[in-house]
Amino acid sequence: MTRIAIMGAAGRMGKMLIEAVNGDDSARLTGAVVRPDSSLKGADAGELAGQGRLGIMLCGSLEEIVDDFDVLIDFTSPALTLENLAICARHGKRLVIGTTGFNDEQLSALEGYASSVPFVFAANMSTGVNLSLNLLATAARALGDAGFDIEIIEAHHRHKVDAPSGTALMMGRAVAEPLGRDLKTDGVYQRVGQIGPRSAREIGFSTVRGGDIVGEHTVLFAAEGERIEITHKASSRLTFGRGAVRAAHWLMDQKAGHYDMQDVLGLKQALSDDPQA
Ligand SMILES: NC(=O)C1=CN([C@@H]2O[C@H](COP(=O)(O)OP(=O)(O)OC[C@H]3O[C@@H](n4cnc5c(N)ncnc54)[C@H](OP(=O)(O)O)[C@@H]3O)[C@@H](O)[C@H]2O)C=CC1
Ligand SMILES: O=C(O)C1=N[C@H](C(=O)O)C[C@H](O)C1
Repeated sequence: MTRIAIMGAAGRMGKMLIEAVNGDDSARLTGAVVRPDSSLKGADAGELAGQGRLGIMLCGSLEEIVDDFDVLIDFTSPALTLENLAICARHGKRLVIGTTGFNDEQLSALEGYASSVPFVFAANMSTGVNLSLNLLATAARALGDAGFDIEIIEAHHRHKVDAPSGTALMMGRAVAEPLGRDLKTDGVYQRVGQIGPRSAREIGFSTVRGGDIVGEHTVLFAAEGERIEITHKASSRLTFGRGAVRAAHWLMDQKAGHYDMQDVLGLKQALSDDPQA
């Protein structure tokens, strides 16, 4: 039985994570954390997530419940996730991190915990997106230097605060790496005015925000006369929640290190078996 605590339990993903843990016979919700000043403190986590009473009270601090869980699942904000990594490092806990929007400095701080904390960090916990990374690398290898321009288009709900999405950036790296390109120099995040013709190397990102879109990503390989589009559409956040719970179980057998969802799903092995790789 994996004992799981959820950080940011009142958030869109927080509630989905409570549902995902509750729906998994091998997992048990043993903690749920909201803001220290939240009016929800003391309420039942299951009731908050529409799961009925689970007997787990929402609390305002991770330190309060740190002895009660094996794995913390954290889909919140970069600053809070880094604070939680520090607490988990001190108490020998594992983490599944779904938070996106880290800057370079925050990413290197996160990396610093790889020697002391077993954690899975992935901008997207769905099986489909993680499989598509392999498809994208294969397509990029075949097409990227053969006259195909690469563009990435992502769409999300109106509440999303970071752009481009973590998934779009992850897909960008999946196509850039096999082509020897770097998103720092080849990524184009904005086009406006007299921008001139497109260069062959650039990887363009376009962001759509509106309504309740759960998460849609398309990588477009466009040549003269034809184009290929690889698209993933998430229709329920439960997909991310179930992926995170799967990662939590997997982490129970891992030593300290920074892992991703491709490790959890065994897709790195599949990639290295690819004769094209
Ligand atoms: N990896 C994946 O598969 C997925 C990742 N995500 C990512 O997960 C993150 C959360 O998304 P979402 O659930 O939609 O966002 P929400 O804003 O709905 O949820 C975030 C939660 O974290 C809490 N929180 C944030 N900062 C703090 C803080 N400093 N102290 C205490 N609580 C804090 C918020 O509290 P409050 O409401 O009080 O502000 C909120 O409850 C985003 O980075 C998103 O991109 C989302 C879906 C899938
Ligand atoms: O904020 C979201 O909602 C999502 N964020 C993740 C991202 O930034 O890629 C994953 C998913 O697309 C939903």
